[in-house]
Amino acid sequence: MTSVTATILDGKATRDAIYDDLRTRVAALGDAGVRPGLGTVLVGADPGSAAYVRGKHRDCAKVGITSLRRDLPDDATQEQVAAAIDELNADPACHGYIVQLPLPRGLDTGALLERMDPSKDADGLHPVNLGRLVLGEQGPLPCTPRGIVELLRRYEVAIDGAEVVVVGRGVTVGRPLGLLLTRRSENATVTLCHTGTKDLAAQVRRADIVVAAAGRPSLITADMVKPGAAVLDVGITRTEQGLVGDVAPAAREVAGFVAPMPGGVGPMTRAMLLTNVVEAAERAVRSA
Ligand SMILES: Nc1nc2c(c(=O)[nH]1)N[C@@H](CN(C=O)c1ccc(C(=O)N[C@@H](CCC(=O)O)C(=O)O)cc1)CN2
Ligand SMILES: [Mg+2]
Repeated sequence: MTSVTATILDGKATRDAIYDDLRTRVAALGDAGVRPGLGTVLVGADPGSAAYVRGKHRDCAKVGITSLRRDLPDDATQEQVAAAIDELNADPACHGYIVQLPLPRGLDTGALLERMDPSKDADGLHPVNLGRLVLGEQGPLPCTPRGIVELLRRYEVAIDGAEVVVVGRGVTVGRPLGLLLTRRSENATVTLCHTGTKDLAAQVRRADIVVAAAGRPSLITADMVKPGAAVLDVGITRTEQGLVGDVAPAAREVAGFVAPMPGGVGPMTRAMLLTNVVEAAERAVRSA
């Protein structure tokens, strides 16, 4: 039995507050004659990916964003997926869209992401937008990293000057999060670790903020956490017992702040996606 003493970084409550704000902004866009639209490209029938896409469209309905779905079969060719991307690039009702990852084996993910119109990239994963992040230029930010920063800010977890250890080097979370947190506006010191890091425990033990995004159940144990640290669990592994995160439950007894899985960073990912779409629609109105 574990006793939770940490402050919970509640992603669902924070998402709901963000959606309240987005509803107001969507209404203002409506007054200007624009209804924001989010497109999704889903290839195949992976249950996890299908559930995430359904969740994104359910959330669109909650805030008044139009949903544009392109669902393709598991055996869709590169050309068929490219055609769906071309359609969304050309569709004026679509202000932003995503290609749900991972794509089935055999498809060239890099080529498909690069085919997207960078100004409609709601995930911030187009090479141009990742390049803008490296250069410190304005652009859509990847949703999970943006959600993590937003969650920390709303709970007033100190980022400026913090030692952050990110565990996971994936392109949707770990790598862009390192870039985001080391901007002057965040000013954290980031160590980007991964499952091949020697003495991961020693790295994690130094951290004021730990972000676990490696997809390895219970990779972060209680003995690795500095007392009072903020621990954000981003890993999701599907097991026969259900979904498990990268952080062992006992680590919550040591941490000062915990973003649990589920209910922490995941809901923020969706909230930031919808925020990116509303921002794209607002840009479209300003430049009309
Ligand atoms: N194109 C993209 N593909 C993927 C991304 C992404 O940001 N863009 N991230 C993940 C999947 N993802 C969104 O697409 C995502 C994952 C998890 C959650 C979430 O709310 N999780 C719940 C728990 C898990 C569950 O219920 O299944 C939570 O943490 O509370 C939202 C979005 C990979 N692909
Ligand atoms: Mg996530």
